Amino acid sequence: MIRIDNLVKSFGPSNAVDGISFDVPQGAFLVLVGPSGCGKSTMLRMLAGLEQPTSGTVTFGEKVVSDGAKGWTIDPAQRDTGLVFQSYALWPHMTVAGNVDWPLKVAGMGKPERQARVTEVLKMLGIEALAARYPNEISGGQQQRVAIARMIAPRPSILLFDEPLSNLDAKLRVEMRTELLRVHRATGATSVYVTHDQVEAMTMATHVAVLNKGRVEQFGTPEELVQNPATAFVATFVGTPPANLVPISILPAARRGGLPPDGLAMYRPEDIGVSEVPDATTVAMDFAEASPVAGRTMLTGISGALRITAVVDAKPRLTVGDQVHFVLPETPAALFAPSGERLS
Ligand SMILES: Nc1ncnc2c1ncn2[C@@H]1O[C@H](COP(=O)(O)OP(=O)(O)OP(=O)(O)O)[C@@H](O)[C@H]1O
Repeated sequence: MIRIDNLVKSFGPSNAVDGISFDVPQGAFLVLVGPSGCGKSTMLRMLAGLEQPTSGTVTFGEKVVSDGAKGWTIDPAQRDTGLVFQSYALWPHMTVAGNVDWPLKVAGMGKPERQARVTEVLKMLGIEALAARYPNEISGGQQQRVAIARMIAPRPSILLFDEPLSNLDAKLRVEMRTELLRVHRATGATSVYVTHDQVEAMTMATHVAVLNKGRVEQFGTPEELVQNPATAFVATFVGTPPANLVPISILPAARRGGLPPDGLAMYRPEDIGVSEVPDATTVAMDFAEASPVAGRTMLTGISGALRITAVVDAKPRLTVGDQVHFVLPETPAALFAPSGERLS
């Protein structure tokens, strides 16, 4: 288990991580997700022991590995963690097998045992045929597999990933997601994975922490986040496509009854319809785009800074510049205060 307790990291006057607490069960796959600058990498670096917390503690199992108030942190090499970065950081002068062997050698493992382990992890990642090649003789995707093989070779009980797939093309990224999860399960380790890509988060995680400005907006399973977003930020950040937040002030009168006039109403894209003509339940917007998704059509309208996205069965005959009339369901799926706090 990983326990994060009231963790703070300041750089000068600002807190990159501003009082984060959560527990990650053994064997879980936790994804830290959030926009650029929200503190994801700083969190991961504190877990890896590369950054000293300003205050708060990090505990692995029963052992406190960083304590901000006491000003100490256990060395990265002594924390039983493995780390993979976005840049693969392979040693260019070593072969693939050499790269994977190196941490085992440093750990003082005997040669026959090392050879067996290197072969085993190269096979696990499907790259045993590349053992004698150098990093500049293999593709980006293969280099990422080597970096993962090197990380898991010493059998760390915590695997840390910092945007490991963001340099790969879209197709390879999808394949590597599955691959990474297979490796995670095979090792039985607890993984913490940083990404700004909510799709990656929602497809890979057993647990997700949505970060915003150094704080956790919500911690839960992917299903909990989509079904029951705790804040307006989470509501518009997760889901494919994410939910719509519409100011109640612009709702048609027939949909406004009983709602707080300054609040925000959440509607799921699949609950919104489209009408050819306006009526008392529709909102008119400028048609912006339509794209096919799994046999249905995803349709977006804009009006100033507001966007509404609906997923509908039939593709309406609309061109850019037309008005689109969105039919809103009778009651919103959730209500938020202007501050983003969930009201109901
Ligand atoms: N060494 C540092 N010195 C000063 N400020 C820093 C340092 N490292 C991070 N920060 C600041 O802390 C905040 C959080 O940075 P962090 O890299 O953790 O965000 P992130 O969520 O990982 O962002 P990204 O997705 O863009 O990588 C940012 O405002 C960043 O500028």
